Amino acid sequence: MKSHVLGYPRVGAKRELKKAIENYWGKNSNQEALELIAAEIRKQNWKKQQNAGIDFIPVNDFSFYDQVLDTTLLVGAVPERYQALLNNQNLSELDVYFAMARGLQTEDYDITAMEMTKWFDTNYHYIVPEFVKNQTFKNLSKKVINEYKEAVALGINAKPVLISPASYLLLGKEKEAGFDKLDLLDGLLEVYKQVIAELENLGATYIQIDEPFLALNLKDKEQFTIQKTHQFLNKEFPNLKFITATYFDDVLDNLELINQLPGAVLHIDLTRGDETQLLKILQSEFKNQSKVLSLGLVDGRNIWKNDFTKSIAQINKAKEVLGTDRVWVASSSSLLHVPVDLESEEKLDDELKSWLSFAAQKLDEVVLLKTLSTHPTHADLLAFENNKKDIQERRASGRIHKFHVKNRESFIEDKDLHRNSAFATRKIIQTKALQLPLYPTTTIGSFPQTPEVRSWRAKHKKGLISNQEYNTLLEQETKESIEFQEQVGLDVLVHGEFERNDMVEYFGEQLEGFAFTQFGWVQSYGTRCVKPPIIFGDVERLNPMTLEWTVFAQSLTNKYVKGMLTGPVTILQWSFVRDDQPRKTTCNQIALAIRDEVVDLEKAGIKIIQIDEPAIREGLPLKQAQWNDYLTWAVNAFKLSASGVNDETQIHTHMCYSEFNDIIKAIADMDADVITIECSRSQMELLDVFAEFNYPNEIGPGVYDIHSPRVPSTQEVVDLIEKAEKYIPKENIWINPDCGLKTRKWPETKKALEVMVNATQQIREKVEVSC
Ligand SMILES: CN1c2c(nc(N)[nH]c2=O)NC[C@@H]1CNc1ccc(C(=O)N[C@@H](CCC(=O)N[C@@H](CCC(=O)N[C@@H](CCC(=O)O)C(=O)O)C(=O)O)C(=O)O)cc1
Ligand SMILES: N[C@@H](CCS)C(=O)O
Ligand SMILES: [Zn+2]
Repeated sequence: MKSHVLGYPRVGAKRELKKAIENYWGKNSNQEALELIAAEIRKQNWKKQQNAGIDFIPVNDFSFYDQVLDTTLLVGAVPERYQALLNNQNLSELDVYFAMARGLQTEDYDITAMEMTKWFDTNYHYIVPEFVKNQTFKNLSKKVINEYKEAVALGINAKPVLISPASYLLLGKEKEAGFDKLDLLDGLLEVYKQVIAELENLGATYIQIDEPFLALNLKDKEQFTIQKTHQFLNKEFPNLKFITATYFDDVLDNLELINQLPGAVLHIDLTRGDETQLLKILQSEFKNQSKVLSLGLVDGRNIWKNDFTKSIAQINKAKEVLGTDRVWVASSSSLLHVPVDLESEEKLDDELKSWLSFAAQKLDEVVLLKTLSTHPTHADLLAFENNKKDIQERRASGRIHKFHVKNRESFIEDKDLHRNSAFATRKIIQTKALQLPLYPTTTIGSFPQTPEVRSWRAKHKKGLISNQEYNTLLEQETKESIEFQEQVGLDVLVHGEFERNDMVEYFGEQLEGFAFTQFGWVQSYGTRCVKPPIIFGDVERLNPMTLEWTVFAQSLTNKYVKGMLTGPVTILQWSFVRDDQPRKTTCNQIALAIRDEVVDLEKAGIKIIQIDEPAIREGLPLKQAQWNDYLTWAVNAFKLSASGVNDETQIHTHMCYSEFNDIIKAIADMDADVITIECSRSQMELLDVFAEFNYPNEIGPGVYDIHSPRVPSTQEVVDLIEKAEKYIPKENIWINPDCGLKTRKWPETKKALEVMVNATQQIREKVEVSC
């Protein structure tokens, strides 16, 4: 029996990599300094795993931005618009890599970034490969080779990790019509052959080939592509042992295919999907083969301590059928999605800590599960006893269960999920009550989180400034933002969210049943990280969470200030969620807390309230058969949070990073009076489905991209609004940016909003003339 993990977090325990990369971007350091820090992080990660006793240690799981973008460089799939950069002597391969991730705007270049999208159902984002009809591949980057050599030189039993050619193609996008990306496989396989041959020459024995699509529903051609990939690799390299790694769901839909695949090891995720997965694999043809089964028992997506009793029972089942040598113990997926080290946390109490396990602790769990299933020492057995005790104590803890919260959740009725009147009636009432102009202008909520604002919060947290000083500074910032919004001429204002560290963590910090960490950083995209709160118990709102700031902002202006809340599904999706009750129940508890906040905002005179749900699509299960069930409870949770108010109160929702084609009915069922969406990059094409569906409620299609500092021209925005008018009746159109402005700087924000308001004014004038 062997142990391994599929990947390890690369941000560093204190986000050292983030800081080093941002210093490099800011020209405060050079590539050599950045490479040194990166090498040190890799070394520490490998040594940590080696010291823990992990048998096969992943290499090439490190990345300066994203592992899919690394693969794009590996196979030389650099889109045409960056080709000139590769020939520029002043730019290194790393600079081109960062340009692909972030775009490049200098005196000489103005090149857009590659698209970024969600990595399956996680909060991690990858850079989408772009393919053209005459796409060619050639090995460009030596990253995996160099990192393999580096690991071997440090005495590490290195297991190179590569994204499978099949999954790589499936993750990408055809950028022109007339071909099928899967037909590019042969060319790609040749590059992999060259790279893997080099790894074999250097002494690699096991190679992990990530094939996450095996956990999804696959079409015939997709299955064929996967099959061809593995047949090719195993035929070309008969002496190498390939680990086919799947994760994030069960593989039962593809079991027949899996059993036909060659390879030394199959890795499955046993923390997600159908609970009968293991049994079904053990009963299948798999048992008659010689392949090893790697059991993904230690959760790579959540932070709860592993229940050893349960895991050992599963290991024993596998051992009974396959024998000890054909069973490995592993993390369910890469540990990229969990924080680095629980030991760094100084403020979590001991009881809570005894329930948790971060990446470093998960290494010990993997190793312990192996030793407990083979030759346990006295210390191992003692650790097992402690584990049983911790699991038992968590189950029984009085901190988790609140009868009145459970009771309230269990009495949710259908009437709680509906506004008093249908949208058509509400629209008449709200139009009369709010008296907004045609094409009302607004923003999505956050204004720039400047280094000063963040530093005030840091000082406040450290006790270096008092509550009063901190609040005064934030009040001043809010006041300036209201003044700016009035002066630029926006119709519906926001307070700016300056008091929030993150749109989820902020709520987690104020709700009962949540815990939050000091250093629990998880990479979201590039150098951007989040600290997902931990939902450990029944969720309850003891006090209003946003009321003071909203009411304060409203007191500064006669215009409407939108109340700004994060929705229940997004709070659930972007937190570490308790595993002892259905997600639906936890989501409803959060929805009730948000509902109370919505009602309090209304009582305090706030007329427009936005409940952000950017993660509703991301929460879709990977298998389509489960979509309906999820969408029903997710939409109901949103409606529960939104329906406690009178018809006059206008409820907005906001979604970014979403495609709506296959979920438009659910979006309409949410019945928000106004939905604002990210639209500018798709040049309003996202609206197609809203038009086709005859979406009845109001829509604010984003009219400029907030992910770039670029200020749009007035004409560009006018053109986009006119395009939107082709899809939506003008009485239903709102004008707003794609998303919040927290990652932007003030100068570009001010200019862009000025442009947005001017463009709207031009459109209004045209309408007046035509009337
Ligand atoms: C909309 N998005 C979000 C997602 N998930 C969320 N949970 N939140 C989101 O907003 N998923 C999809 C997208 C992803 N987008 C983003 C966008 C931006 C960020 C981001 O900017 N992250 C920041 C961290 C934000 C934060 O929590 N800041 C804290 C300060 C933390 C800090 O720097 N502390 C210092 C200590 C300072 C000191 O002591 O001097 C430290 O720890 O070293 C705050 O404002 O208080 C980032 O920096 O990455 C993320 C996702
Ligand atoms: N209200 C949030 C939504 C982000 S998706 C913001 O403006 O940042
Ligand atoms: Zn957004």
